[in-house]
Amino acid sequence: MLRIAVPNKGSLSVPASDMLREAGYRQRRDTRELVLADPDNGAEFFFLRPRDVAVYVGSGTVDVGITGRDLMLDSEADAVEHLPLGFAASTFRFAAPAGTITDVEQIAGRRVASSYDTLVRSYLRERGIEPAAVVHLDGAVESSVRLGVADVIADVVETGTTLRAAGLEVFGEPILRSEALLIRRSDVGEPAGLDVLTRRLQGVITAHEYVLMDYDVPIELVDAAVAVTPGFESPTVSPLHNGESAAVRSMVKRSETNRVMDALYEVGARGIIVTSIHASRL
Ligand SMILES: Nc1ncnc2c1ncn2[C@@H]1O[C@H](COP(=O)(O)OP(=O)(O)OP(=O)(O)O)[C@@H](O)[C@H]1O
Ligand SMILES: O=P(O)(O)OC[C@H]1O[C@H](OP(=O)(O)OP(=O)(O)O)[C@H](O)[C@@H]1O
Ligand SMILES: [Mg+2]
Repeated sequence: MLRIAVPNKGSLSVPASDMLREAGYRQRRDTRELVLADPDNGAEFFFLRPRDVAVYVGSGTVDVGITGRDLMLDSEADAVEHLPLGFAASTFRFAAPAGTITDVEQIAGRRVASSYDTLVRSYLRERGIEPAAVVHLDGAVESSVRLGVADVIADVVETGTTLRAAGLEVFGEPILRSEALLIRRSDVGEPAGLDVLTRRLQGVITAHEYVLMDYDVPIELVDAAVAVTPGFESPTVSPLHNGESAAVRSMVKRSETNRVMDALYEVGARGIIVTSIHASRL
């Protein structure tokens, strides 16, 4: 039975469970459930605090887990990335009141507040920058400067709305780019059943990331059209009954759907139809 840790709260919790459900696994109905067995799929789920997921994985008490790259690195757990999951994308950045600090070097002698203080300490240490203090806060870090416990913050930034509302501005390069990951323990072989979980999750990612595109095109234009939609391996090309055209089916990145349809139309394709992919195994 593969033991899988899943965040029980916070921004990772719902998308992580949704993804597992889409991959065919049972997920809890009640947010107070802590453990859920799914014997039909050879899996057992443990709902844990997002911050603790990497700690359990690193200690070997669960086989794999879903967490953020930032949380995994901050925990310093004995865990490695196994598969990026493509949600909860964010950057982890320094910020300060607009116009006060413009360079990471200027953090020297100043107080930095963060929920990811281990990450911050090691980032500054590697650059030989000595802050006056690194203050650990559990959340709402953006308020710490206004409330006088820090001069600088290091926090998760997605749209920047929270920073702006607090009168803060980012400076320096992002400390890291984070997203949700499936993680496993480092330095041990892959646990039994991880290959199936991985393929299932990859199938969900592909189904979200790609669409199926069908179109008709005159036979002499098939090569030009296929150059626009090369697909993963090679598109399916079937002859139409009229003997003059072919029907083509190919996978296309969802984000490029309209650009590709425009290009196909230009080439001479017609009857272009786009369908969502319900599930996939490549
Ligand atoms: N606005 C956001 N956009 C994208 N990812 C985010 C955002 N906020 C937090 N995350 C990611 O979620 C993870 C943090 O998990 P956590 O449970 O602390 O989320 P949270 O929403 O901050 O929850 P909490 O309410 O407990 O503070 C990190 O990997 C972080 O990068
Ligand atoms: O750039 P934005 O789109 O504004 O998103 C970033 C904010 O989202 C998260 O906060 P959360 O709501 O989890 O509150 P927290 O500070 O209590 O963790 C994160 O900690 C930032 O504060
Ligand atoms: Mg938070």
